[in-house]
Amino acid sequence: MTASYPPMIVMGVSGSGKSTIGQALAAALGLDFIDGDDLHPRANKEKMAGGHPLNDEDRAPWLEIIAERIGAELAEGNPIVVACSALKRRYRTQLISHAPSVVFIHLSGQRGIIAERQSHRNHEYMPNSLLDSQFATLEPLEADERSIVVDLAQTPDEMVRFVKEKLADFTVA
Ligand SMILES: Nc1ncnc2c1ncn2[C@@H]1O[C@H](COP(=O)(O)OP(=O)(O)O)[C@@H](O)[C@H]1O
Ligand SMILES: O=C(O)[C@H](O)[C@@H](O)[C@H](O)[C@H](O)COP(=O)(O)O
Repeated sequence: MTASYPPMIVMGVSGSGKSTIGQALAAALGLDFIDGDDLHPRANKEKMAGGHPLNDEDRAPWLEIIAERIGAELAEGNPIVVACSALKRRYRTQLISHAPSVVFIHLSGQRGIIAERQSHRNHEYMPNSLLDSQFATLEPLEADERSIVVDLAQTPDEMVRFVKEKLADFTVA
């Protein structure tokens, strides 16, 4: 029998490992992966590249694109794994508006570990200087949100294994 999974949003601040872990998780589960970074309107990318953090108005249309995509894929029987920062509670409410069964997977950990990893990567548009504003904006998951918190200090393999175990606790849409 093929296992069924809920849609998943791998969330966290810039550099927390969303793209890396999201891809690995999707591959391990046999699901499609979408990187929210690729769905930003051009103006958002330009703003971040210029060293300015996005505000609520900037993020709203981007979040809607992602929410609609998750819902459309699920309606086709295709739960997907999406990488998206999902920093505020209200963003997460918008993100699950087309698919309430979404499970958030928060890659959580110390700023120092993330800053060190960021120093070794080249991002298309995101400067490392925005990490502080990402942490300042982040609202932790609340008890009523369908979610798994993962320690980002682990290796990708360890993180994927942990999530796979925890997923057994969640119902599917
Ligand atoms: N668990 C991990 N252990 C070591 N390095 C990691 C881990 N997860 C991600 N990285 C590295 O950290 C950097 C940021 O990861 P990335 O997936 O781009 O994060 P995000 O998508 O959240 O911005 C990349 O260079 C990536 O290779
Ligand atoms: O909501 C935001 O402020 C952005 O989405 C931001 O959180 C995201 O991190 C950028 O798209 C950079 O991409 P990385 O997350 O891959 O660094």
